[in-house]
Amino acid sequence: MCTYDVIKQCADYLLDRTKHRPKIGIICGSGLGGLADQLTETDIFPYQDIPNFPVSTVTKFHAGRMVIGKLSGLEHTSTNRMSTSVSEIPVMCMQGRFHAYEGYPLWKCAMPVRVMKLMGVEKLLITYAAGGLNSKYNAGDIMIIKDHINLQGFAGNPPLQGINDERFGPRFPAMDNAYDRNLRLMAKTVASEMKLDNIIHEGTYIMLGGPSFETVAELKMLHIFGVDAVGMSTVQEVIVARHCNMKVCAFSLITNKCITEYETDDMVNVADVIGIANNRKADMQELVRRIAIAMNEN
Ligand SMILES: O=P(O)(O)O[C@H]1O[C@H](CO)[C@@H](O)[C@H]1O
Ligand SMILES: Nc1nc2[nH]cnc2c(=O)[nH]1
Repeated sequence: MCTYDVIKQCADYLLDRTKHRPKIGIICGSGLGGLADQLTETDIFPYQDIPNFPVSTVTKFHAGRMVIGKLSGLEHTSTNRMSTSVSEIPVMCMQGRFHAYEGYPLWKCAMPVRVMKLMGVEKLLITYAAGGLNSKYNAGDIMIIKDHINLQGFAGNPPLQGINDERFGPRFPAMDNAYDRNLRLMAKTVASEMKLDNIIHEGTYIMLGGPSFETVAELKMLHIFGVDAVGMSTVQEVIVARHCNMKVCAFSLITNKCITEYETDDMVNVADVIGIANNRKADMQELVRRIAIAMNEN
């Protein structure tokens, strides 16, 4: 486990080298790191330069940099959302995350969330690529997570394993409303304003260890569990964020339909995942940008 002091060292390293004091953190999923490139007045920290920080090994999809800067957009200055002004808010973006299949324990995958917390971040926006198991979902759709299934926790491998440090949060944190109700509502409103209603869903996410994609039998089982989207990340970040009382909003980009029939030659492959991420990244980035600005108001 990383001690409080080690996490604080990382946070202090970043705070000493940036003038920004972000209250919003963003974790960019596979192929979705472009949002960080839209920030201005950036301070950029390759993960390998941050003391005790993990490093990205899937660098083709995850640049492996912490980008701290200003995000600009229209801010609604009245409660009826009629009057707007241009605003700039400080955010910190992880341009790339860590996965269990890279060999990292779950607490280490989620350790950057605690670094964000000690830097003053209060709200976390998460994006990631996932397979659509719900038969109504198509490649290119977006799912707001309503709830997750912590399968690793079922198996005795939770991200909060080990001695609890109360300075982060309680030994037994609740996971009700893990995906903040108000933020979900706001996300749906913003998606409607962007005329994305036909591709937006709300559903249940499950994280599997990967890196192999699922078998048909596994997907049939997950369908019975009520899972709508399947991925290889996010759940540990959310649990660690909720443990330290951050508010969370998370979006899947559905990069492929999960294959639940044997009689087909279709196969999931990572090139399709990245291809769809590239096709949809402009919408996804705009959605996250607008939600971050709206989150700053609320
Ligand atoms: O969850 P993110 O980081 O977006 O990555 C997703 O994309 C990769 C390939 O499918 C897997 O790592 C999967 O979890
Ligand atoms: N586990 C898993 N992760 C994904 N990431 C993108 N697509 C998928 C998928 O079908 N399964």
